[in-house]
Amino acid sequence: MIEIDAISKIYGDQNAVENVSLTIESGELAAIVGTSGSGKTTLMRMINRLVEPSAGTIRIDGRDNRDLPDYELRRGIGYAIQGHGLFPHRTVAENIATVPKLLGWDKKRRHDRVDELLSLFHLEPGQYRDRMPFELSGGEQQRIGVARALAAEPHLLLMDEPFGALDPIIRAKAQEDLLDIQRRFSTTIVLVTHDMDEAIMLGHKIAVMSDGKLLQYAPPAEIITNPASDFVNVLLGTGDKAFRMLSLEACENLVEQGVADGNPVSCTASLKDALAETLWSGRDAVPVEKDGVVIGRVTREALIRHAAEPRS
Ligand SMILES: Nc1ncnc2c1ncn2[C@@H]1O[C@H](COP(=O)(O)OP(=O)(O)OP(=O)(O)O)[C@@H](O)[C@H]1O
Repeated sequence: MIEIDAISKIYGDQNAVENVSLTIESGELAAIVGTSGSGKTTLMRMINRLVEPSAGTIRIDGRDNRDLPDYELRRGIGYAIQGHGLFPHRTVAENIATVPKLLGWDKKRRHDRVDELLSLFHLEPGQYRDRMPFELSGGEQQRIGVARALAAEPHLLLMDEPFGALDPIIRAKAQEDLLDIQRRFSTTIVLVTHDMDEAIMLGHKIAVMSDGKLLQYAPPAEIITNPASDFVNVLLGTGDKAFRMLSLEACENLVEQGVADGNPVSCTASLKDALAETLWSGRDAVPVEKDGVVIGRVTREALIRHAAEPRS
């Protein structure tokens, strides 16, 4: 069990995480969702003390994490990040066996564990164990990254957008694999994601963050039926009918005159993608381009209005 008690992290004059309290039960998966810069990663990294809190306490199975030795935090807690962070000059097997080796597992036990994990992730051990990371596809590298985080059978696994770079088909497969592992080993998992659909699919509980604050922490069904604020409702929208409608229409249907900062979206991108872009990048509007030329903008307000009344 992880008990996060009134935790804050201040950088300069900015509250990256502000007075967050929540409890993650053993064997449960908690998904932390929120827009870019809302404090998700900072919150998660305070669990294994990659980030030191400015105030508050985190207890892991009843023990203050400041009393846990570094090796226990780093080796006892699995950690998987987007972009996987594999060691480029080590083979797949060596990468996966990194922590078991540090823990002094003998060769046979390491070998068996590597093969077990490769099989679990549907990678034929004979074909994959001696490959180098550059000889793998992005999706395979990502799965090896998660396998490495699981290698020493951690009770606790921290995952920061581990499936972010995967295409939708591989991503769905990786999500199923994770659920399977979670059920099989009763691993407690904290997963940071931008994607509310992913949080709903995987989370026993979802923590919704905005501007460093925890807006709601509840099971998916409660978040859906009883969102704590309009903001949670908007984040939730990605799964519902109005947003599915948005996903069927292109940006050029809603483009208007005017300027907007930042990277443009294509006029052929869906309205749903444009809305996601405004939300995740924290912009009120995004430029729209056609054949490399900016032809106007779409605003978040217009997108939300359109989502509410798609046929207006
Ligand atoms: N080391 C740091 N020094 C100063 N500010 C930081 C540092 N790390 C994070 N921040 C700031 O704290 C806020 C929260 O960052 P954090 O990475 O936790 O957000 P996030 O929700 O994980 O965002 P994203 O989804 O974009 O990764 C941001 O405004 C960020 O700029």
